[in-house]
Amino acid sequence: MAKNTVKQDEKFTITGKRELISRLFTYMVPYRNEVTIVLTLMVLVMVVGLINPYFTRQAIDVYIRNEDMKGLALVAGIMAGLNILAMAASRARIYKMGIVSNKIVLSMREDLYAHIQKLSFSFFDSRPVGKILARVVGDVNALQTLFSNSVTSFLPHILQLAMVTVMMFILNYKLALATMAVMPLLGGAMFMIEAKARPRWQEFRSKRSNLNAFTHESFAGVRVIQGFATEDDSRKTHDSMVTEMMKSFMSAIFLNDFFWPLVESSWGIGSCVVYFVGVNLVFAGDISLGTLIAFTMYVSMFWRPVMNISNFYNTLITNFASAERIFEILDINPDIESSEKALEMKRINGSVEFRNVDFSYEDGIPVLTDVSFKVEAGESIALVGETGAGKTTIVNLLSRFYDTDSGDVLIDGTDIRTVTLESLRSQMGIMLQDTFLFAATIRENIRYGKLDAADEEIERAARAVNAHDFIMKLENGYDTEIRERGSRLSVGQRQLISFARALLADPRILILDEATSNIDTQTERLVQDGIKKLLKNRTSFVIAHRLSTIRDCDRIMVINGGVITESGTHEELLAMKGDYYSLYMSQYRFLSEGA
Ligand SMILES: Nc1ncnc2c1ncn2[C@@H]1O[C@H](COP(=O)(O)OP(=O)(O)OP(=O)(O)O)[C@@H](O)[C@H]1O
Repeated sequence: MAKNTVKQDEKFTITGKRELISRLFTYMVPYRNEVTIVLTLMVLVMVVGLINPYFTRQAIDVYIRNEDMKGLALVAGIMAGLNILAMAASRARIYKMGIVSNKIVLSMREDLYAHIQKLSFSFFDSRPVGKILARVVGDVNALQTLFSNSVTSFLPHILQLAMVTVMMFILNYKLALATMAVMPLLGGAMFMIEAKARPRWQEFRSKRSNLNAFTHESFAGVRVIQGFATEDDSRKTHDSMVTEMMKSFMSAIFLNDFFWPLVESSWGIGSCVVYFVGVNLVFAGDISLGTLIAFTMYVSMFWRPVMNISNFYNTLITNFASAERIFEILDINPDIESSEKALEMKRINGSVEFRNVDFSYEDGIPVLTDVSFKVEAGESIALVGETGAGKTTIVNLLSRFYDTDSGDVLIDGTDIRTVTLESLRSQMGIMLQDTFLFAATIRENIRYGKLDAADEEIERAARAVNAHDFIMKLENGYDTEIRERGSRLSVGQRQLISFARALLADPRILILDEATSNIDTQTERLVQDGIKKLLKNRTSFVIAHRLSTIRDCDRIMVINGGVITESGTHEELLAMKGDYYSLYMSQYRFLSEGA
């Protein structure tokens, strides 16, 4: 997947208009009943509008000319009644359409969210989170107007246009043709604007997405920015991105601004042509004055939908880019998914085997080469090696966050590609260095390990990993809100909570990327003790940074340059005087046994 960075515009392709519209249309299909009601209400309003001129002509040519006041009052009464009915229908239509367009956007947002959640790590590697957010939030919002306009403006106005056109031809075909004389010119001009405007709108959305990603990144990293006093630098980057976004917006809107004058002047020119032809026809005795007046009413009824359809077309052009950006994501298939024939993985014992595994994140840059090893169920393995050696990659493959390029990963002798992701991952506990806690209570954060756990189980898990005492000291105990990412807790406390969460999940295989943070000695002791309890009776892979953890593990595997070079106990490996010995001499030797 092509990589994209914060300041880099996303690449885009212009999708066929018809394809895009029909795809957007499919979102309306589930609401066809509601849409039908809306359209029926609109037709009612339209019919009333359409017969108004007929009544007017009747009133002028028949009742006023014959001074028939009774007849005139009757026509006026009927017209008033119908128009009140039309007003009520119009109100109901707006209300109903508001609900439908909101529901459509909601289902699109749900689809997108559910789809993105299934996407593989490689998708998230390929672009900043802020850009994904921009699509889920900003681009979907943009489509709401499009959907509500399409039903309230486009479909009814097309209908209205067709009906008015028929009425005009019935009334007088010469005047009808005169009205339409300017249409080809208007249509041509609009298509030209569209062709130029679409790439500009795409550019604007990309720039806005860049800004979103930058803002997201800089707020997430605000501690680093303030810590290094680089606020000015950040602000300058932000301002220049805002300027770029504004420029791209101005360039796109410049074209769209041509729409209104274009339609209005076509309306004006079209009306002049009608008057010119109409007056000549009246003088020639071809039509009555009432017919001309009635016709001029149709002329404005003809141009109003044209205006609205053009406006909709304008919105469409503006928002095509958003639709393209949403569909682009919906079209990405997860690299990693359960195969159709995948089976449920039964409760595992936890033996693991890597067989001749080759892997690279990016083509041509191998990270693991021909890695093979076997781990017995219940064995604890410390993975050690220089930074960038491939330790995290091994555990990423074991959890099937990525697939191997070649070779197999087996658990209890079963190739992990043949079982469902859910049944595989639900038996694994993964704890990363950067403990992720949600903005919720401590109880809810621990319960994440087992969603149906009772409060007692949660407490038992917390006690087992020594988290209970500090939790009870917080103002609301287990119900204390810990804010986003647990920012109100110390690093050690966050780790203890994540241990409780993992213990509650009771995975058969545990993956622990041990944090190297400097925490006070007392918490450190609690954390070490917590780790020991977690590792007990389960297969575990620890990317170890503490000498104490390394020694507590049953076996140490040394990774160097994407290859496992040594495997054995601390003493055995030291005696070999190989890679582990060098690592020990350069790194671990300086760490006290307790840290
Ligand atoms: N998502 C990724 N996309 C591209 N390359 C990656 C990605 N993740 C890791 N790498 C590269 O793969 C190599 C192995 O990385 P890995 O994270 O497995 O190392 P590690 O041994 O766990 O390092 P550390 O101890 O620093 O965490 C490194 O060269 C790294 O730059």
